[in-house]
Amino acid sequence: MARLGRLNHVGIATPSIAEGLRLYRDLLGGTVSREPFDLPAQGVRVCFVDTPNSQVELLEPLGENSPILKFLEKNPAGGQHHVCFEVADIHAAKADMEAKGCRVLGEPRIGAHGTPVIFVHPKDMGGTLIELMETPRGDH
Ligand SMILES: CC[C@@H](C(=O)O)C(=O)SCCNC(=O)CCNC(=O)[C@H](O)C(C)(C)COP(=O)(O)OP(=O)(O)OC[C@H]1O[C@@H](n2cnc3c(N)ncnc32)[C@H](O)[C@@H]1OP(=O)(O)O
Ligand SMILES: [Co+2]
Repeated sequence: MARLGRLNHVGIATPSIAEGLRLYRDLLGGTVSREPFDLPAQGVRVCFVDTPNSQVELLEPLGENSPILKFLEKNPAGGQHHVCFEVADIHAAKADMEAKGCRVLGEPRIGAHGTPVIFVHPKDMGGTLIELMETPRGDH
């Protein structure tokens, strides 16, 4: 069962991580916990800004097949792209969501926190793209 766990992060797509940092670090006062790094397997460049109880994940497109390119075409200034919740077991969560009729986008892949993630189609989730992420070991 995909029992909803902790809100891990809110994904914000941006044409430029530098611009995202201007907003979330410089204007809002967030703390950068991970400097920008490339995640070629996911087609994004990523940077994390911490809040006291969660994280903002800044996402810039990486490569011509980046999954956030279309979103940025429709939203050129960027915007909220997905919400990520933790689950105990990613394979159980995938099977559960599919059994409930939701489209899971591909197989589990290693995400920015080093544990497997899946995405559930926004059209099956009331218009919000949902990322489910297996809780890192030791955080249970
Ligand atoms: C850093 C790594 C990792 C982590 O560890 O945290 C990440 O977060 S990676 C984040 C980026 N990766 C992904 O988003 C992978 C999953 N996404 C996809 O498979 C696709 O992007 C998509 C969600 C299936 C959308 O497909 P796409 O081809 O890009 O766009 P369409 O225009 O065909 O979209 C269809 C439909 O859905 C609406 N849509 C698209 N994206 C979103 C969104 N982020 N939030 C809400 N709605 C979205 C889009 O507007 C279309 O609707 P209509 O216009 O009504 O047809
Ligand atoms: Co994410």
